Amino acid sequence: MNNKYRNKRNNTSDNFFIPGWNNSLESAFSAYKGPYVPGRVAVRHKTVCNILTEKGEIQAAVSGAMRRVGKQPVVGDFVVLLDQSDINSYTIVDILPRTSCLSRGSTGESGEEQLIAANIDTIFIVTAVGHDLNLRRLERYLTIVYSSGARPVILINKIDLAEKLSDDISQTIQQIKDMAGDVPVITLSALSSKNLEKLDPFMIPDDTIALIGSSGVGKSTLINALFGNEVQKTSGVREDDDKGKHTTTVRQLFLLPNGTIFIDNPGIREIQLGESSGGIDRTFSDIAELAQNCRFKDCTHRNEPHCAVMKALDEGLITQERFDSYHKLNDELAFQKDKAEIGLKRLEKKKYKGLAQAAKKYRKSERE
Ligand SMILES: Nc1nc2c(ncn2[C@@H]2O[C@H](COP(=O)(O)OP(=O)(O)OP(=O)(O)O)[C@@H](O)[C@H]2O)c(=O)[nH]1
Ligand SMILES: [Zn+2]
Repeated sequence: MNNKYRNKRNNTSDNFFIPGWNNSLESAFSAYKGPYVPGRVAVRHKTVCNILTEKGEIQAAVSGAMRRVGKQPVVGDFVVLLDQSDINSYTIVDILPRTSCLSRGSTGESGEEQLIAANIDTIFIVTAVGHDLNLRRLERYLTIVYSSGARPVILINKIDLAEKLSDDISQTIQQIKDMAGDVPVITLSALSSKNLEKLDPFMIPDDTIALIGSSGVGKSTLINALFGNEVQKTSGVREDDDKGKHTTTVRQLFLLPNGTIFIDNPGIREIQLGESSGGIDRTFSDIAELAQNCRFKDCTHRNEPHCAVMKALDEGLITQERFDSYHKLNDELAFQKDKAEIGLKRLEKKKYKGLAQAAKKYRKSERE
């Protein structure tokens, strides 16, 4: 069932639909009987979300029950809303199953991993000719994308700066292609629109795309080039913020005319390596494969005897840089995991302290 069909079924205006809605979401949603409607989170504020529904864009808060179990919707989520539009109120009561989940390493005190966005099909990892062109950085981003469940595509932007590709740059691009394996690597210029059409195969209607990459590599320029206008600048909408003041917010989920959906927000732009290690083995599939021949199942490939990875390093089958990068990312993940555990323990302690204080208060009130 496509969006259009859904609109017709619900006999609502053709202008409003839920970007990315599909059959499996429809069947997940069919479990809800009663005054419920589906929607997709376009912007997440502190206490409310902007949600695209078949009735247009609405704002809704998360239900108390969801908050108590720590369920928090993020941009891109498909949600179930309790529709009380007669009193001008919508409440998010559930999140429909996610197909992918982009998260960043813990930054909060609790040490828990923070979700940033959900249901992204393809992630453009954007880098640019110049100082950003770096294999190690790309391995990092690939690890993040693989652990999110989205499909990675590497874009090397600002190729106009290297019209006559120096040997250095061609060599680096070749190294990136070798490293990337099956991942498409596309060189382009967002500024001059060169090779922009090479992105066409990824612009699939109803698919959701996000861009990650360092500051200044040209993510906004690329989005503007694809949309043919300054979408990020012009689509700001004025609305009430949580404190009831008027602020200008920038749209974070927007659509190409063919129905491809883009998600762009600060959280995605500032992404760091998360704690999921699944992505490392896919980014370093060569090392993962070699590791199967290590003598010890739990070989750390540092100083164990009969380590196939160190042997490959000695034989020059993998470079020292890649070997070091692999260890560095693993160490970082281990560090973040430790931090998360310490954070959780601290949180437990805090909860316990709260309970102990409450008990003390209670005993005191009993005595009085
Ligand atoms: N020469 C050249 N310059 C480009 C190209 N794409 C972007 N730029 C320039 O690079 C600068 C940064 O581009 P942005 O699009 O703002 O970069 P960004 O990745 O969105 O940066 P953040 O918003 O900080 O994440 C701008 O001055 C752009 O004009 C390109 O293909 N070629
Ligand atoms: Zn080993």
